[in-house]
Amino acid sequence: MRVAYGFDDISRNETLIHNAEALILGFFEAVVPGRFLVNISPSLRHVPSWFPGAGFKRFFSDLSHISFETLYPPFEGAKHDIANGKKGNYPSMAASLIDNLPEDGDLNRVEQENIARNVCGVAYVGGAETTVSLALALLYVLASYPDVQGKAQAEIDSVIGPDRLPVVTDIRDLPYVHAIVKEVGRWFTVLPLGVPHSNSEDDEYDGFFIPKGTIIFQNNWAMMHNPDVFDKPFDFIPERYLKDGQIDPSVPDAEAAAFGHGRRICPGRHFSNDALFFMAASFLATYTITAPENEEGNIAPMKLESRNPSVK
Ligand code: HEM
Repeated sequence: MRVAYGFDDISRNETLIHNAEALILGFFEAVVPGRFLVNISPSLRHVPSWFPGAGFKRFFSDLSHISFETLYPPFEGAKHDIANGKKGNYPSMAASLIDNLPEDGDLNRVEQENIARNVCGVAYVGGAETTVSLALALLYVLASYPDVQGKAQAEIDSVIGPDRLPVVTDIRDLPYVHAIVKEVGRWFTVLPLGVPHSNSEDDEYDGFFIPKGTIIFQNNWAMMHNPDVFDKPFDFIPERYLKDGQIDPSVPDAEAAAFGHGRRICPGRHFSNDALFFMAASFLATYTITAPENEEGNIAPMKLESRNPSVK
C-alpha cells in the first residue's frame, strides 16, 4: 500500500486491503475454466440477471463494483494528498506518476491518468497477496528449520553486526540469507499453475495439436519440484543455491518458472525478490521465529494454508 500509494494510515489501508482481497478472490474464481456456464454457452450473456442460472451476472456486477472501489478511491486519495502538499514520508508509484501527468486540460491527460491509476491498482493487487503469501511461507520455514535459521542469524551477526539493521544492498554480502529467499520461492511456488493463458493461433507441441483458443496452464509447481533438476525437491535446502559460499547462478530459481514465462512474465519479480530479502534479513536480525506451543508446552504442528485456491 505504501509502495503503490504512499499511505501509512492503518485504518485507511484496512478498507483498501479488504477490497483488494475480495477482488483477488473474485478474480481467481472467475478464471477457473468452466466455473461459469456462460463461458461454454456465450449466448447466456443475453439473459437478464434475475433469470435462474444468471448468478454469473450478479457475481460480475459485484466484482466490477469492488474493482472500481479498489482502483479509484486510493488513486484519488493520493491525488488529493499531493494537491494538498502531503507527499507522505516515502516515495510511491502514485506520487511519481501523478507528478508526471500532463497539465489539466491537456488532450492526453485523461488517458495518462487512466494508465497511472491502473498501473498503481494492478501493482498493488498483483503484488500484495502473492508477496504476503510468500512471506508467510518464509516464517513457516524459519520456524520449521531452526538449523537454517541459526546459520542465517550467524551470517547476519558476523557481516552486519549488532549496530545497524540490514538493508537491501546487503544482499551481496549475505549469500546464505539470499539462498533462503531463493529456496522459499522455489519450494513454495506461490502460484502453482500460474495464470491461465490461451493461444491466439493453432499450434503444435511435442506431437500434440493445440487448437486456437485452448486454455493453457503452466505447471510452474512441477518445474520447481522436478527431481531431475532439484535433488530432494520437497526438502527445504538453501545450500542448493550455494557454491563455495557464494550464490550459484547456474541453479534455476523462482525466476525460472514461479513468476510465469515469456512476455507476460511477472513484472514485479525483482521488487518482490528484494522485498522478501529485506523481510527475511530484518526478521532474522531482530527475532528468532519458533513454532507455537500447545497447552502442554509441546511444539504444536503447523499447517501452511491459504484461503485462495490459486494463490497458495
Ligand atoms: C511472490 C511474489 C509474486 C509472484 C510469485 C508472482 C507471480 C506472477 C505470475 C505467475 C504471473 C503470471 C505470469 C504469466 O502470465 O505467465 C504474474 C503476473 C503479474 N504480476 Fe506478479 N508475482 C509476484 C509479485 C508481484 C509484484 C510485487 C507485483 C507488482 C509490484 C506483481 C505484478 C504483476 C503483474 C502486473 C502481472 C501481470 C503481467 C501481465 O499479464 O503482463 N507481481 N505474477
